[in-house]
Amino acid sequence: MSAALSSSQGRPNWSTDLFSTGRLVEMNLYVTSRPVDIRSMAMDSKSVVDLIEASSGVHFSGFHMNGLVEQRHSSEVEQPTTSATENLHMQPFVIGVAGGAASGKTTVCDMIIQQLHDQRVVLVNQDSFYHNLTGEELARVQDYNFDHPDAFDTEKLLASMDKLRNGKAVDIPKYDFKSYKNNVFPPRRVNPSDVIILEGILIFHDPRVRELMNMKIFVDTGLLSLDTSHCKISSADADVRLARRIRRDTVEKHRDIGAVLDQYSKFVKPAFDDFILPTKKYADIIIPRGGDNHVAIDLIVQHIRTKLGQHDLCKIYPNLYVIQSTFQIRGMHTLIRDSQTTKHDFVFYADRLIRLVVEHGLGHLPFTEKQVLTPTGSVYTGVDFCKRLCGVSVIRSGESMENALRACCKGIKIGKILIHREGDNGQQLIYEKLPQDISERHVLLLDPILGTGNSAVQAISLLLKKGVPESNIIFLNLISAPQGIHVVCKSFPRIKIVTSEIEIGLNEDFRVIPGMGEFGDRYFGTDDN
Ligand SMILES: Nc1nc2c(ncn2[C@@H]2O[C@H](COP(=O)(O)OP(=O)(O)OP(=O)(O)O)[C@@H](O)[C@H]2O)c(=O)[nH]1
Ligand SMILES: O=P(O)(O)OC[C@H]1O[C@H](OP(=O)(O)OP(=O)(O)O)[C@H](O)[C@@H]1O
Ligand SMILES: O=c1cc[nH]c(=O)[nH]1
Repeated sequence: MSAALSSSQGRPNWSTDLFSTGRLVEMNLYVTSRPVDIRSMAMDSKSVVDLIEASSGVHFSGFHMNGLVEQRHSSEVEQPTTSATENLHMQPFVIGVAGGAASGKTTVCDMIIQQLHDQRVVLVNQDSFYHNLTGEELARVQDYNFDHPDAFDTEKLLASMDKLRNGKAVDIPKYDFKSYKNNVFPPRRVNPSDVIILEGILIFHDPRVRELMNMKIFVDTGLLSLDTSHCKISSADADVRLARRIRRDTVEKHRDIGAVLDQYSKFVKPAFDDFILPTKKYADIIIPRGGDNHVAIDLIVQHIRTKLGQHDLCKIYPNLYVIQSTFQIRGMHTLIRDSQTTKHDFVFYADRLIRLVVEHGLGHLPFTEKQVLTPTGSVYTGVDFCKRLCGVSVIRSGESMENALRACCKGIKIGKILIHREGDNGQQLIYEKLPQDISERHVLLLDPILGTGNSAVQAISLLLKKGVPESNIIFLNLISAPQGIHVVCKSFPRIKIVTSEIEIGLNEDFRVIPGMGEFGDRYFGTDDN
């Protein structure tokens, strides 16, 4: 694998695009980010395919990247299917809520659920997955460590989550804290939902469970020590949790106070220090004061709402932008996708859409503040356009986007790349002519179709080789297949993709479906019709 390939392993840190750390401190909400760079991991293209397949659920065959070809046969992996991408569409937003016992996790979860009232939300408690105690363990229940990771049937939890994520209902046991059994009450039928909240003291302990989560919240009770890097906790936190625990266990669970205190010093406190607190580092967000922290909960709910309103792939890849659809935009898509549309109309409506994508893409360039004096003598505070940019079109279809870019950016330089597709045998770079100082520019990469992502990977790899920083590239296209999005976003997590619609998938000929056929032929009039 070439050194150009980088990706963040597992799920991206969703919260960091919404919150800036500086503001969070003021709001008592702490955000951590842990990008994992796989550039240093010597990976071949097969490993990359495996990584992408594992995280996306989409299988690739005949996958090519950076000139390396790894042919994967249908006997090894499934052909790309629409059902794989449809499944991806249904993926729920999974929130993990961890924290010490009696830290306020339930309150936080309840508040999130209440505030998301018009969403389908289910709460899954780690408690439901306590192992049934054996007779021997029951006889010496005071010696049983309910705060140890081994107390939970994590395999069962994973199996239940797998079903829910695949759109199937599951029966989740109801644990009886009096009899220490999970089969006293009938199980709870949980239906697949938009949001799943996984709550429990050790819900961040197993990496496989953490991997399922799109957002990880750690609830702290008391005043948080400023030294969050070392996860130091003030004694106030432990005191509050102990006081709450005593009240809850004696009043609600009718337990003897002596037994509660015994269990606390023998198991609860050491397990907090040894197993729970060390998982705080995995949290995206740390909420001090638990359910009392309304600001933090409001922000979390806002963030979840934003993510739920987006296409599922935008939830996974924060740098993927789909322009806001309107009936006008749907109408333009309807026309350009219709196989009966004349060449004249195809070009007209494709141009209209391209212009929208280009304008949207320009909106992602950095800007500086600028004040001007209006004819009324007033000051208008606005912005100055970003300087030092250029376009790069992928010949030939990408050239259809040049006019729109020129119409928006007077005198913009436009480079060209020609990539030749050799059947199913990989992409080859044939020609390139780029501005000499391209490494100092923001690059708007133009190609109306993102299919397998092979062409885009070739084009982006070339730009990186020329010294363009990944974060300076904005890839503009009209339609994107999920397979291409996965490949590009996983390989180049810092580039931005702006598209007008995300497609269902690819057919067996690697053409986008529903798609619009051969874009270049239809736009430039070289098709048979
Ligand atoms: N509509 C729009 N125009 C922009 C934006 N950013 C830059 N432009 C315009 O694009 C044009 C080209 O950008 P420049 O940075 O001036 O040109 P350049 O490519 O650096 O050219 P040289 O000075 O020859 O190196 C200018 O007219 C900019 O005002 C934008 O975000 N939106
Ligand atoms: O993501 P991929 O699977 O690589 O497919 C996308 C490529 O296919 C199209 O070009 P095409 O090869 O049809 O050539 P053309 O533009 O010359 O018609 C499109 O313009 C992209 O460059
Ligand atoms: O569907 C597709 C895929 C690649 N290129 C196209 O023009 N159409």
